[in-house]
Amino acid sequence: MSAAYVALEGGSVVEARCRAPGTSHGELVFTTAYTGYEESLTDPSYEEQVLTFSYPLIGNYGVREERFEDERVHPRAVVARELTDDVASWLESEGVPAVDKLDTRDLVGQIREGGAMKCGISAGPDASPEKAKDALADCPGMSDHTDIGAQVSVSSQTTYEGGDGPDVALVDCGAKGSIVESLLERDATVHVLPYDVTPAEVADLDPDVLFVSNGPGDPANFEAAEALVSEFVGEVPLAGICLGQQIVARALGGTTEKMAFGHRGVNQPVRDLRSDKVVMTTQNHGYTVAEPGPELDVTQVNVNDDTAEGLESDDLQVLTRQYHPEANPGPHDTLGFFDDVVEMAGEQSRTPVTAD
Ligand SMILES: NC(=O)CC[C@H](N)C(=O)O
Repeated sequence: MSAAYVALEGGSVVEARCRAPGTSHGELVFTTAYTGYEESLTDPSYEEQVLTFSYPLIGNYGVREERFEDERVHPRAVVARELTDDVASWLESEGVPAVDKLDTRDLVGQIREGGAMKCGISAGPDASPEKAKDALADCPGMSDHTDIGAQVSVSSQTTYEGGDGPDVALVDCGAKGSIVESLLERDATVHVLPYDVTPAEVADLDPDVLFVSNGPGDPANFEAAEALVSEFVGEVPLAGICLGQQIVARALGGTTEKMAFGHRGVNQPVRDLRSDKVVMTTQNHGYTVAEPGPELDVTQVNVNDDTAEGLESDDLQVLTRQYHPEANPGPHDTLGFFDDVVEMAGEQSRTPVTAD
């Protein structure tokens, strides 16, 4: 099998084995998830990133489409200690370079020390360290992807009819399929809307809850969704997951900041400050809410670093989570979030909403 090279910010080049050929670049991040590679690789939040698995063997139970979170693979390249043939041929068919047989413990150590960093990858018969370095030199920073929503969102509204549950306006900033499924399982009707949907279009739907999805990149680059939340806060209940929490906080006067290497994995402990209970959560984020703004309470925090994991306002009917309650992959401890959102939406008075 042919060679591969991973060029890192800082100048070093790591040699590896090519498992799917190509040249690529992106923000090098790692996940500690030891299962759920199909879900992670199809999670739109990994757009423009190169995903390193810290768990050493990836692909040991095959590749099945029913576990996908979206129609395509989102990381720009994949790095693991060992990739099985199933995963390698899937990535090759998707045109996503993949490399293995390198010291991923060392690589993860470097990311923990230096933070998420740009990288360039060259893999295949013509691979060279120079090509990897050239790819690195061309790599934009994550915040430079100013219209990343367009890469992952639906281009027009898609409605999934539900039962007698609430009408959910889901702003698709790169939504995982499991979020839609979790709402449908609770009899909601889900209107999946483009990331830049206008207030007038949302008002036409007269939803019971405005729900901002997860998604890739810097939350500061989702200005339309932020403006939408500012428009409807106090008029329609608001929910958000991951990027959605960040956008809601920003819209309500809060701030977000980049973390050193983020949280990616399936065993992130989160404490609920009212019950004092700790739950295990699935996470995939590199930004965090620094200040929630004057109107939101931080109701849940990460046990490891105290970052905001849940924001709420009873008065304004706001309920957001930084982690992924829909799991997939990961523990199902927090699926109750969707029951809470449906309940909150049910409390919505049926007065028509207006966009002015
Ligand atoms: N999963 C997500 O929604 C990620 C949110 C955001 N892109 C971050 O990295 O923090």
